[in-house]
Amino acid sequence: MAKPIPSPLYEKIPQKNTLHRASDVTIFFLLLSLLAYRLLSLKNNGFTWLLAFLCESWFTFIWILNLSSKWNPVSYKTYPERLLQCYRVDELPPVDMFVTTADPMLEPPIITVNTVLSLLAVDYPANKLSCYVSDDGASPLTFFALLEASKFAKLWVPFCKKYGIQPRAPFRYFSRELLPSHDNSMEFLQEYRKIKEEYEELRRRIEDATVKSISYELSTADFVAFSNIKKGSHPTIIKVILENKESRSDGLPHLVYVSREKHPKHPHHYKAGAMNVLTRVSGAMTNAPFMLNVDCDMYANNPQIFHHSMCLLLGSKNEQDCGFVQTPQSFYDGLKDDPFGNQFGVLYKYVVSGIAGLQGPNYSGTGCFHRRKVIYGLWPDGRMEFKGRIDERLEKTFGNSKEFTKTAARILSGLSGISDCPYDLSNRVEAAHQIASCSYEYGTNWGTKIGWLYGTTTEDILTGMRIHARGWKSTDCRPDPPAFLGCAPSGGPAALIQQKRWATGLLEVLFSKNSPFIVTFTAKLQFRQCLAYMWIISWGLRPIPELCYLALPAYCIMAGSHFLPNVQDPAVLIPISLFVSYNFHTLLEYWGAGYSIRACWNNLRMWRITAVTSWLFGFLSVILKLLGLSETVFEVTKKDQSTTPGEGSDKDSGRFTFDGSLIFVPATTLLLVHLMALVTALLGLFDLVGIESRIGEIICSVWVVLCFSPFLKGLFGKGKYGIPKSTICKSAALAFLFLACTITVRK
Ligand SMILES: O=c1ccn([C@@H]2O[C@H](COP(=O)(O)OP(=O)(O)O[C@H]3O[C@H](CO)[C@@H](O)[C@H](O)[C@H]3O)[C@@H](O)[C@H]2O)c(=O)[nH]1
Ligand SMILES: [Mn+2]
Repeated sequence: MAKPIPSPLYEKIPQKNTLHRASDVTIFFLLLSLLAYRLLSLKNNGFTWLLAFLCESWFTFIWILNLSSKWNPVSYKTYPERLLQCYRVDELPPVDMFVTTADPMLEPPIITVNTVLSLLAVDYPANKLSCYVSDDGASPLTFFALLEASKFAKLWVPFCKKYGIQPRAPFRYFSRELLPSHDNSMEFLQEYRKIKEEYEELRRRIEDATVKSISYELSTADFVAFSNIKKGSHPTIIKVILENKESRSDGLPHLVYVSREKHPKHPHHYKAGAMNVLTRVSGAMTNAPFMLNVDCDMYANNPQIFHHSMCLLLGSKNEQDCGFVQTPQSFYDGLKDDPFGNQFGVLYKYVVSGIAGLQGPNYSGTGCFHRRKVIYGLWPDGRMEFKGRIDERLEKTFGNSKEFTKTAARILSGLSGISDCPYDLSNRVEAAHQIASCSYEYGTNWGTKIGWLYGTTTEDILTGMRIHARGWKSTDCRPDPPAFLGCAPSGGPAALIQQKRWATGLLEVLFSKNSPFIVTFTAKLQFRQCLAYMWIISWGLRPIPELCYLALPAYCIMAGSHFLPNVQDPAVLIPISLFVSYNFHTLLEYWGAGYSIRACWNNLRMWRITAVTSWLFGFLSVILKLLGLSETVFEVTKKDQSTTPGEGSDKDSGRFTFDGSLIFVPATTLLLVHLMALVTALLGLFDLVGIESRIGEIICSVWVVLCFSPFLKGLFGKGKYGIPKSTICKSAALAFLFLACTITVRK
């Protein structure tokens, strides 16, 4: 038994945010005044006034969501050293670790290998850990890479533990100069050099295999399962790569490769499907009470992270307070000044900390420790997702594998592990095969009530929300150094496609029976948590009002109307102060989070760009789905392979890049429309009333052009830095159509 807890393993600390609250509230009142002013003067103004009013009402609604989400921020402080005063090492609970990868081209195996190595080497008893890698690409290359990595791990893990190496992803560790303060004894240096060479060798072998694929023979016993594999149609492959047979705490964790069965006739539900297979396979093989999942690029950067999260999972007085522990998504080698606005530092500092003060942070798909029973659909009060006797219902809920349901029953009754201990992992592979088959889930509750939920490309938001809806809370864990680090997409296309998928997935949640408002009424999602989810989900709805509002100034200039009060009207002070205070407020936030002014500007700009590219296309693809015209797909984000020092830091890496995708058309059109409007205004082409009366609209138009400056540069750029001619032609045609419409209205 664990010793009584002498002092708490963690503290929940409310954060002071008076200044931010004040500025949030000021903006809120300015928004309300603007709306009131518009309403009062609606009669005397035309269509543009009404449109502006509608858009601003939406922005106010979003602001309320934002205000509520950020109002009560908290942080958690964990005390890992106390954990070991309360628990003996052999009393620490086991954890099953999941890594997902889907495509060896977009996700180079060396990246996955580094993530796996970092997990195998964490500071936690090795006999309590098992690492399961799901390979949705069924790639012999990925398997080869893992096999080679497992040999290297035998050197790497003891080396890391002996010298307290950080971080434990070799590509990161070896990309730095040796710290002078480090133990630089002869013995260390010798080992260091040897292991560095070994890592280089590993990297070379994987690279060679990538280009030549002769490093492994598909006819050999290890690889024969991969011969005749067709993408999207193949049987299950499960291989135990490492097994800690003697259950030694200083050995290596188990390492298991899983490629689930795929068949074109059976939907595989992308990452959610992969996670459910991992849940079941690990359930049948090791059945740890806790599960960690990371994306293939998210290596463990803080070797103590398991201790930190155990402080939260084991230290909460009431289990209900911690259904899962979420660490922030942080990135390594972030581009200077966050040119693509996807490092999310500010989002985590203010919004996620705020949500942490409500029911807890949302599950963000990676870097998360779940209680297994929570994933199995248990409610905090012990209720199940099904009624009736457990043994009768287990099969209906979890499927017809005896081996698996036995272990699920243990979890639901508060036990863990598998009953026949000690066990031989290899003996359980057969059972694991059955539960990784593509027909296993039919007629069960996987993906609908238990496990990772289906029907959206943001399975993380949906799955996390359902957990909150059962009344569980979650906790936020931000140790120093950061727990996990991954790679953020760089380049226009990759960054925009990722955001498009998010917008699509979020709207799929909104339009499903699991919409936050519905689960607030039907289940235990707290009202303000629901507002927080709505704040996130609103990303998918924003393109419409944003696009209208962004087009308004240009329309007004060309159509000879206006959407802002006249400069002589004192009411013009309302939009001016709103504009100034909003930008000042944003600056304050970025400054507070340690970002530069440039990064703040880049983010402001990217929000506009994302709205009329990614989110707009996400919105359209969900409309098509609702009309039954197409299905949504999970497009995997390309991970950059800068696994050697120096690479990836090329001087153009922050520049916006383009390709022939339609996603660039609306933003290019918008830019062209504004350029036309500014030209007409400057030349006084259509103007009957003179430029002064529309100075507000003109300033707004210039602002929009500035926001879209990456596209302005793209009009003149070459190669991948230029917008393709075909895109420019399409956009120009649309822009002229817009012009024609405004002129017709004018007449
Ligand atoms: O069919 C698939 C598609 C994807 N993946 C894996 O899913 C993970 C996330 O994919 P990625 O392309 O990196 O997407 P991101 O947009 O970077 O992922 C974020 O957004 C996703 C959806 O919201 C979450 O699942 C992720 O955890 C979160 O990091 C990767 O490990 C993939 O290998 C699969 O296993 N099978
Ligand atoms: Mn990713």
